[in-house]
Amino acid sequence: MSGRNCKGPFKILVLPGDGIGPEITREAVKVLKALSEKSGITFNFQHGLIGGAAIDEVGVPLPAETVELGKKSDAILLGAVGGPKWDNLPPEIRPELGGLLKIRKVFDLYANLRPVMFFPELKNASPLKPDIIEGVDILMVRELTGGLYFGEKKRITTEQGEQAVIDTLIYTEKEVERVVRLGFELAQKRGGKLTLVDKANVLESSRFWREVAEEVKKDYPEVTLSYMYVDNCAMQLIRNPRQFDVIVTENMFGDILTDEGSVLAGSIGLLPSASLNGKFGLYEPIHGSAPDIAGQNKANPLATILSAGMMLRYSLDCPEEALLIEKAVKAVLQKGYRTGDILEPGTTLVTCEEMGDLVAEEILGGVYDEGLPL
Ligand SMILES: NC(=O)C1=CN([C@@H]2O[C@H](COP(=O)(O)OP(=O)(O)OC[C@H]3O[C@@H](n4cnc5c(N)ncnc54)[C@H](O)[C@@H]3O)[C@@H](O)[C@H]2O)C=CC1
Ligand SMILES: CC(C)CC(=O)C(=O)O
Ligand SMILES: [Mg+2]
Repeated sequence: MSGRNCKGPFKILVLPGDGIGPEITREAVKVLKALSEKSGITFNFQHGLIGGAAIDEVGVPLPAETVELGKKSDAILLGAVGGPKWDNLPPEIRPELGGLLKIRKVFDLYANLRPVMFFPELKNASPLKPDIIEGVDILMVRELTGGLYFGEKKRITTEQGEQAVIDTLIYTEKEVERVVRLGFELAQKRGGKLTLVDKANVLESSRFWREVAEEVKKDYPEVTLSYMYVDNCAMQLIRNPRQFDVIVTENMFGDILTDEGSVLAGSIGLLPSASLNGKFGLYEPIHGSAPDIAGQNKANPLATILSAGMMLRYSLDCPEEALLIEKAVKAVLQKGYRTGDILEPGTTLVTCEEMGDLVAEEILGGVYDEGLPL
C-alpha cells in the first residue's frame, strides 16, 4: 500500500500548545496511529512544549529542547497557541510571538500552504449560497516568516510629546522570490493560474512584490499571472471564489484572507495548513486556540487531522496515505456526523473525541480500499 519512501519510522514532534490544542492534536495522532495499524507505516511520536503551556511549565514560550526535538524530527504537528491567560505578558515572551512566530522563524518555514476547499457534504453549513461555493478549490500560499509580524516594533514619543507606535513591514528580495516561485510551481501543477494579492496602489512593499513576480514569471510561461488588491480580493473571495486557483500573498494578508476563506469550506475548524521549508514542514490547523470552547471536547479536530494528511503528502512522501485520511474524513461527513461548528438539521452531533474515533474507524474499516489507488 505504501509509496516508495513511505515506510518510516517517521519521527513526528507533536506540539499540542494551548486551548483546544491538546484536544485536536490527540485526535490527529489517533488517526495517524490507525493509519499505522492499517498500512504498516511506523511513527515515532514525541511530545514537546510550546506557547502558554511552555511558559507555565518552564518559563519560556519556545524552550530550546523543543527546537532540538524539532531538528531531530521528520515533521512537526502543532495544535495552537495563546489565550487570555498570557495576553498581558510582554509581546516577545507571549505564546504567539515568542512561541509560534519564533518556531516558524527558527525553522525558516517561509511558505504556508492553506488549501481552501469545498466540502460537498457541507454545502449548507456555509452561510454562503451553495451555488457560490460549489467546486471551490483554492490554494493560498502565504509568506510566513517576513512582513509586519516580524519587522521591528516599537513605541516612541513624537517631538510633540505624543505617544506613537511603529510596526515595520520589511521584505528582502530573496524572501519574496522564493515564495513567489513556489506559487508559480504550484500553479503550474494545478490550474495554471496565479494571483498575487497585494496593495500595490499604496504600499511600496507590494510594488516590489510585483517587480519580483514579473521576473520569476519569465521561468513559467505557461502560468497566467494576475494581480489583485487585497481589499477587492476579500470581496471576490465570497462573491466569486471559483475564479481563483493559486493565490500568493504576504504574511498578514494571507492570515486574514484564509480565515475568511474558511467560510467557503463551512468552518474554520476544517482548514489545514503546511508551513514548509523544502520538504521539512510544520503542520497545523489555520485556526487558533479557541479559548471559548477549550476543554469542552467540542472543537472540530478535522482541520488538524487534515493537516496530518498534508504532512504525509508534503514531508513524508506518502500521498496515498494522505488520500486515505482525506477519504476517511469525507466518509464520516457523508454519514452525517458533525461537531457543533458544522451541525445542521438532520445531522448527528459528535464530540471532538468521537470525531477522531470515527475517522480512525473509517481508516481501519477499510471501506475505501476499493476506491483508492493503493
Ligand atoms: N496558529 C495559532 O496558534 C493561532 C493562535 N491564535 C491565538 O488563539 C487565541 C484565540 O484567538 P481567536 O481570535 O479567538 O481565534 P480562534 O481561531 O482561536 O477562534 C475563532 C473562533 O473560531 C472558533 N474555532 C476555532 N477553531 C475551532 C475548531 N477547531 N472547532 C470549532 N470552532 C473553532 C472559536 O471557538 C472562535 O469562536 C488567541 O490567543 C490568538 O492569538 C490565533 C490564531 C492562530
Ligand atoms: C499568531 C498569529 C500570527 C497566528 C495566526 O493567526 C495564523 O498563523 O493564522
Ligand atoms: Mg490566523
